[in-house]
Amino acid sequence: MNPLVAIRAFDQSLWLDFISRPILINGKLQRRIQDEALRGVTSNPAIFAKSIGDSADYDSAIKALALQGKTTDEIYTSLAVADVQAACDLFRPLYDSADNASDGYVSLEVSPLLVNDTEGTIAEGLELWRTVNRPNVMIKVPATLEGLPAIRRLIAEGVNVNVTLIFGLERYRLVTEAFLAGLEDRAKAGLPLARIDSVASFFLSRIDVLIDPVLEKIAAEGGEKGALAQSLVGEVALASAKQAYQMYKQIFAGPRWEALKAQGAETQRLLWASTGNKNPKYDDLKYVENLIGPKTVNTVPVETLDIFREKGQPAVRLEDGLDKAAEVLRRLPELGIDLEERTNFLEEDGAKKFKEPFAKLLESIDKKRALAVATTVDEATMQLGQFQAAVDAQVEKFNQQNFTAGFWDKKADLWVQDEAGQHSIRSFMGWLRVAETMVGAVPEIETFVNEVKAAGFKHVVVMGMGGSTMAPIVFKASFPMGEGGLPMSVLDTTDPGTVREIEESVPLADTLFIVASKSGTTAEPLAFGDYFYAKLKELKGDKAGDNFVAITDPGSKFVTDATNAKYRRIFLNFPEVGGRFSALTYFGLVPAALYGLPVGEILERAILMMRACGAYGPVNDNPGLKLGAALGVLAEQGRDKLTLVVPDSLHDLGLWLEQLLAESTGKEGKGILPVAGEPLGDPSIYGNDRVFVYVVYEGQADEANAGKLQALAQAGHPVISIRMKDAFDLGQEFYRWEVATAVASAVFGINPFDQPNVQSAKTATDKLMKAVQEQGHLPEGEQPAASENGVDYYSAVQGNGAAGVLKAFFAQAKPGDFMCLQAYLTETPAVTASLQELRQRVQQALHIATTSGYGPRFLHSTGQYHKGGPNTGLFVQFTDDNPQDLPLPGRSYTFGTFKNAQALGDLQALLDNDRRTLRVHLGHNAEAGLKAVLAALEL
Ligand SMILES: O=C(CO)[C@@H](O)[C@H](O)[C@H](O)[C@H](O)COP(=O)(O)O
Ligand SMILES: O=C[C@H](O)COP(=O)(O)O
Repeated sequence: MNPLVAIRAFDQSLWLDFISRPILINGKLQRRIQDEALRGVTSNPAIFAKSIGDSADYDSAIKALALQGKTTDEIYTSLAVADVQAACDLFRPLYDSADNASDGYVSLEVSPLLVNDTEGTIAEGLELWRTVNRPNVMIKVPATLEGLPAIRRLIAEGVNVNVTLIFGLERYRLVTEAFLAGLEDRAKAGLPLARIDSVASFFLSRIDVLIDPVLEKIAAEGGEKGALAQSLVGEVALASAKQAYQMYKQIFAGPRWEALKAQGAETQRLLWASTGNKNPKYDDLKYVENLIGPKTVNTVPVETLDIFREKGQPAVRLEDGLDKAAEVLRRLPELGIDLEERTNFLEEDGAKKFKEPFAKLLESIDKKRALAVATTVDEATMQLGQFQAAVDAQVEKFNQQNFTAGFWDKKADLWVQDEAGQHSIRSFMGWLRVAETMVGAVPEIETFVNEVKAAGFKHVVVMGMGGSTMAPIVFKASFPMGEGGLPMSVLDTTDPGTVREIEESVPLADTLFIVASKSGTTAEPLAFGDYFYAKLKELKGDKAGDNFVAITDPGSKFVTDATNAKYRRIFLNFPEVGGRFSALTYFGLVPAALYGLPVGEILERAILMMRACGAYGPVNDNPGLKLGAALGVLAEQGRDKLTLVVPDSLHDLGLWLEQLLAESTGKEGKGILPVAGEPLGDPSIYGNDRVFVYVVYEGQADEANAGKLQALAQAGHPVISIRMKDAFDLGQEFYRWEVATAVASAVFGINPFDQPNVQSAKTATDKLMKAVQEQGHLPEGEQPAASENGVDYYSAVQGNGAAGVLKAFFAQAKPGDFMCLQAYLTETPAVTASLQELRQRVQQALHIATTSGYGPRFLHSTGQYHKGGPNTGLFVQFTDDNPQDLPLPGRSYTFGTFKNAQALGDLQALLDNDRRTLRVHLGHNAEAGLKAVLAALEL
């Protein structure tokens, strides 16, 4: 048997004398707990100096915290606390188990600078206890004379305490006294004593390191004393430990102790510390094998633990040779060695051994902090031409209103004047600071990723609609899969062809399915979840839930359902962050981390922008506010079609921006329409309703677009250019655009955080689905205005045949209008190419903006603008017969019927808002049908 496991038979607990973020994240600590019976962790300032100060593992977290304005001390505490919390969570099952034997603890030490400061130690001990906020943390307090009252007080307060830096027996006695007195204080106050655990850390190898050379020197002098000294070399530390153990047995017996025990108290166990051997003449396991005894702990460095695994011989030895141990200690004075005095030196030296590396650690954090705060974000370049004056006036107005501070204070009257609207605004601004919160969640996410990989998963499918999947789509398109990442697919359509495609392309039993829904009530993700859960049930029976993860808001019904279905994990997101503002929360970051991206770095960039968009200073120095003010003013001046020009690799940023801008601003007849995916042309093809936004990677030559944009700027179109260093800057851009969108909404005087018209389409769909459930099919529709080549055309306009209907429909276009293609079809390159051709022909001929989206995805995105924005859209809806339809488990309808109901429901909502619509049913073959439409189109 592995000696690390076998040692448990002797009631000895092995803890690890080390902590670092990589071992928390990469599953190494988890494996030691699971496979090797590891029962706790200790940290100290020197350990953190090594893991944080001597590595780059914490760099992005340091930068992110620095950019939040944290001081060097605060940064250290945040990092240490996050690691300790993550380790506590790994030990939690042991701590909660019936045979915890007072184990499952992670120790965090107070600042070494407080070593002689009682009150400071108490205050920091309580503060760390509250901040870590885990029942299985132990606060480490040095056993100095000043530390003793602090130990008593903390124990009385119910804090678990690891008393550190004990080198001598007399001090050990005082430590146990402080512990007992603390328990008695607590009992007197009528407070419970159960589960207040404490350990007394006796430092061993350092005793031999100090005393051995003295003994060796005397031994070298020869004679009787020399012989005695020689016989004591290497014996003093073990003798001290053995004596301490005898004291422990006496102290925790007898009436005083029994009275406390009767109230549930546990003994303060001895913990052997400094147990890595420092003397090559000794056995590497000297301070491990010889100190095995019941109810003791040994905190062992990584290397020693690994040696013990290979060749450890576990057996109880702690009470072997007790007489000899007593003799060793008794005879030291004969050699002029006052152990008490020497241990005082060790105590002072011990404090120094923590203070020095700690000072170096703070120095190294401070350097990184200074570097981070010196970094600035790239300014957007704005060529606003004739609109500059109006934008300047708006900026001035904002400055007069002290808008920047008001924005951060969530002063909702900056947006709307009605109470309900103001309440909604105040309730949904959690995104402003959520990146900060997520910095602390990075270890949790990365640990989860490692668990998933260790469990053998080979693929991830993220399933959800709109804001719940948009960021994963952007990450996947903008980054190559990260090292060690898992391939990822995103399902955000009820199109049966696409569902089928995903099902056929993934190894089902080894695929992790993430059901992402903020509300937990959206019909599509719940249907996707049910569909794949049924498939996994066929393969894995009761274990199907192992393959499922939920991301949702706390309290949603989905939390209960996912719990009942035994989902592997439920990530609870933030109720105060709306879907389209959730890219930098669990919704975006869990999938990104599974895909192998270093999410800490994405957050770091976001926080850089957050800082630049901070609560102080004029609007002009604030990149988010400035962009928002410009976009708001431009839209009000008729430049409301935000035409996005991006490199291919950032193509899907357009999808994200479409949702953010259109769904936030497209209401009350106002709004900004994002236009993505139109190839850039020369000025002659554009109307006077455009603003061009060019997002490009620094150093990437894009002369063709750059030249065209210059021509457009010269022709009087506003052009805004943003440079990204690399794809990690997506974090920065997410944040910039979230701020800008909220600010543009303030210019319009609307609430950016609701989506009333998305709801109206959902309600119309629900009504149709009710009809399907009652009648078995969707209600019969009206007669087509034309039918040709297997394609049916439905519209309020009349015309002769397909060409006539198309002509009449497009004849309605006026300057400032836009055409919107809505494809409820399986996304294929051929379909996309035909839709693009249609867009280009309409744009060239009619000089109107064109947009295109696959349904039902866009319903959760631009759908809000279509119905709530200005009535300037010409909507062409494409449907087909769903040739590859799929049944939905537990429901009386198929994916295809569900999708058709969504299309019809949205059409109804468009008509209810007097929109101009043309529905084109393409029949059995969508690709051929689209070709027929293009052939019939004369403009
Ligand atoms: O937490 C504890 C003791 O509770 C340990 O981390 C303790 O600080 C370490 O064992 C010692 O500092 C290590 O000492 P050494 O091996 O450097 O002499
Ligand atoms: O953009 C949001 C979509 O409507 C999905 O909402 P959900 O996350 O509540 O499912």
